[in-house]
Amino acid sequence: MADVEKYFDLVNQDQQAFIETLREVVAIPSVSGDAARRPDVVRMGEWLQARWEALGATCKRVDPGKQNLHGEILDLPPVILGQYGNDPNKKTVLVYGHYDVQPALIEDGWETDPFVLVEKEDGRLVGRGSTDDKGPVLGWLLCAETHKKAGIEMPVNLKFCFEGMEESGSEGLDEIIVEEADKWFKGTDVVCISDNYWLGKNKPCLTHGLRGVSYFHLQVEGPGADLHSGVFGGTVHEPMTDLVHLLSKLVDVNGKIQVPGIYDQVMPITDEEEETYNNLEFSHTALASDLKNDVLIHAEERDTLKHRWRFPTLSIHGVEGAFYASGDKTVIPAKVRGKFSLRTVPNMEPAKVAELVTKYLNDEFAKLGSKNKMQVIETHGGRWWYSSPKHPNFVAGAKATEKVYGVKPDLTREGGSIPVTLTFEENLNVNVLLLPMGASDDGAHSINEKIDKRNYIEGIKLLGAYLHEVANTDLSA
Ligand SMILES: NCC(=O)N[C@@H](Cc1c[nH]cn1)C(=O)O
Ligand SMILES: [Zn+2]
Ligand SMILES: [Zn+2]
Repeated sequence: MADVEKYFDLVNQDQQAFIETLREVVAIPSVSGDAARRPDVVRMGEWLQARWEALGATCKRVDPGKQNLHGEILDLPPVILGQYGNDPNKKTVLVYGHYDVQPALIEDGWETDPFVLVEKEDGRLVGRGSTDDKGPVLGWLLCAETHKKAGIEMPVNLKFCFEGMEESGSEGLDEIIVEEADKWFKGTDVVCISDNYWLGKNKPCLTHGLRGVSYFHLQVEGPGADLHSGVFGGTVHEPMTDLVHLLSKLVDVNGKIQVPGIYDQVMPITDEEEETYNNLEFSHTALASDLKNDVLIHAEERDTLKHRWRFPTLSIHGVEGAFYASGDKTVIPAKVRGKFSLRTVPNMEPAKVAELVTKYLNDEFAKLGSKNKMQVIETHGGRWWYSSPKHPNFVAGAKATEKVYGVKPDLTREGGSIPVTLTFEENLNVNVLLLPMGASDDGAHSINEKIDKRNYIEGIKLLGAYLHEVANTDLSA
């Protein structure tokens, strides 16, 4: 029996143990955006390092420094670099993933505790981080552990880079990649990242593009303290009123960004690109059903995909400092911060985006004649990534997918952002493949996040099959 078949067999046998490992890591609430959870983020990084070291990997913990989170100075969680195998006759694959997760509170609407993995009868494994990105990060580890257990030689040398700040702008990571490009990462032949999703629920895909993200805080401050609206309403400039007005100017209800000049940098669509939207397994009916309500803006599937993949979008996320609890508090908040972000596409530049957004908001604020103070702060700006899917690294990914799922994968781009993808590509001068494990309805960042047992188990096979394919692929072609 071929090595990869033996590997698949053992994966099948160990399914329940793999689910238990996922349960163990979901229970570590490694929320990078919450200062109180920072020790848990660190604990999660240490868990990974310990498990890889127990397997025999050489690891290096890099502490990226400090972070100022709303005035609180925090240690950034460690970046765990690793090397598993160092055979000069084998190819070297670098894998990246993140062990931090988005915030999750039961009051957000979760059916069960987000940090307790629940195995549902329909095969869903529900828990924060199950699909984004703990399932895939475990996939690489379980793949290597299973090879060892089965006595199968790893087909490639594996290098890894796992960070704990991806959900909060990957602070500190770019500098580490630049610094380690000729050191720890030296000898890397190709990079593979498993941190995105299929286009639908049934057909796997390979991904060759990501949008960038430019995140802004729009702060309006007025009186020195919150005020009684009965006493002061109508007599002072209210920060919340100014803010709501400004936020309403950013994007229209059909998603068109109102910031002048923002579309000028967007690459026009070519005939060749237009063709890539043909024959993809993607349907509005399925999407509307996943969304629980049909709230789709566009009539055609290809337009939905274009607005997810290749046009910029602007989303308003929340307001810090505003009254939000239940009850009827009659307050005038003294200082509020609106949060919004733009997803950026070829050929938008984060600096130009920040310049246009800031100028526009300053102009709009000036029109209000308000005596409040307004400030636009760009909190992070990550760049988009676009790559040709013709590279042999993608051929290896496609062959592995066919071996595991029996179908040719779709080629997709992704609306989300993993800014370090471009940093790896530029600094290591190698091809990067995005090889997703989860499905479109996994609910990453949302309530009741899940990964299907099928995707988790077949995904562990997929990552292993990919490494075997890379070993047999001429990467220079
Ligand atoms: N799975 C990738 C992902 O979810 N990336 C985040 C990255 C991000 C940027 N700022 C905050 N988070 C995304 O939202 O796309
Ligand atoms: Zn992710
Ligand atoms: Zn995420």
